[in-house]
Amino acid sequence: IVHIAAINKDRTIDDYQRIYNKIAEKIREDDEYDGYIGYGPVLVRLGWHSSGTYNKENNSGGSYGGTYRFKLENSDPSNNGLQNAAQFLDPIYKEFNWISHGDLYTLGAVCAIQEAQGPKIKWRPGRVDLPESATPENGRLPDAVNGADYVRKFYARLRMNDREAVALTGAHCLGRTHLKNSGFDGPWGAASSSFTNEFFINLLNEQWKLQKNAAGNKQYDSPKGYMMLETDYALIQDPIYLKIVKEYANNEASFFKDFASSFQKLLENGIDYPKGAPEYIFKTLDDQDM
Ligand code: HEM
Ligand SMILES: Cc1nc2ccc(F)cn2c1N
Repeated sequence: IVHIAAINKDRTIDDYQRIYNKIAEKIREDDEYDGYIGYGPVLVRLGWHSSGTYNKENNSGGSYGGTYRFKLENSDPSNNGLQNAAQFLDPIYKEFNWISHGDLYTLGAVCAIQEAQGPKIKWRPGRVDLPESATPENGRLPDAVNGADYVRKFYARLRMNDREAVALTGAHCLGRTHLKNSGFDGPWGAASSSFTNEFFINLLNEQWKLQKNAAGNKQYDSPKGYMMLETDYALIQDPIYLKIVKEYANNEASFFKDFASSFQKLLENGIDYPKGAPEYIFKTLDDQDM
C-alpha cells in the first residue's frame, strides 16, 4: 500500500495556523472538561490512536486516510472516550472543511502538545480522506496489561526503537485513565494538562504497588494516588528502558527533543512526502501574544 501526500498549493502556513489557533482557543475556552484537565490530553490520544494502527509489514493503517471517522474504527474498544475529542473537533472541521480528517486529527494533537507547553512538533499536511473500505480492523492498538517484551515488539511494528518507545510513552504525563473508557482508574494525583518529564520522575520516585482496581484489572498504584499501567511500569523493569527513563527524568530537554521527533514520525508513518513538501512549525497562542 502506498500513500503519497497530496500537496495543496493554494494552502499556506497561514491557513493551517488559523486552524491551529481555533483549536488552541477552544482548548482554552472549554477548560472544564474532565474535571478541569481540559481537552488537550484526549486530543493527543486521538492523534496517537489514528496513527497507531500503522503496520510496517504492509504499510497499512496510520493517519493518512482519516479512517477514525468511520464506525469500525471509532467503535474499537481501544478508542473508548475518544468520541470526546472527535466531538471537540467537529465544529472546527465544519468551518475548515477543506482540511482532510487525517490532517485535522494530527494537527489537533500537535496543537494540544504545544499549548500544554510541550516541545514544538514539525507537521506536514497532505493526508487524504480514504473510503470506509480502507478502515483497518480493530485490535492494532496496544493492550495495557503487558510487559517489556510486548512493548518492544508493539513499537517495532510502528518502526520505533527503544528510545522512541520510551519518549512516546512520556505523553502519559498528560490526562488520566478512566474506568469507563479503558477499565483503568486514576490517577487522582498527577493527572495534568502540562507536558513535562514528570511521568519519568514519578515512575522512578514513587513506591508502586501492583493491585487489582475496581474493574478487576491490574495496575500500579502509589501512596500519593498516582497510577501506572503495566506497560508503563515495564519501562523500569527492563534494564535498557530503565537507562532511558533515568536520562529523561534527569534531562527534560533530551526528553522534549526525542519526543518531538518520535511524535512526528508516529503521525507520519505510512506517508510518502514528495521532495520539497511543506513542513510547518506552528506558533503557540503565547508566541502570538494571544
Ligand atoms: C503501550 C503503549 C500504550 C498503552 C498500552 C496506552 C494505554 C492507555 C490507556 C489505557 C489510557 C487510558 C484511556 C482512558 O481510560 O481514557 C491512556 C491514556 C492516554 N494515553 Fe496512552 N497508551 C500507550 C501509549 C501512548 C502514546 C504513545 C501516547 C502519545 C504519544 C499516549 C497518550 C495518552 C494520553 C495523552 C492519554 C490520556 C487521555 C485522557 O486523559 O483522556 N499513550 N493510554
Ligand atoms: C498522569 C497520567 N496520565 C496518564 C495517562 C495514561 C496512563 F496510562 C497513565 N497516566 C498517568 N499516570
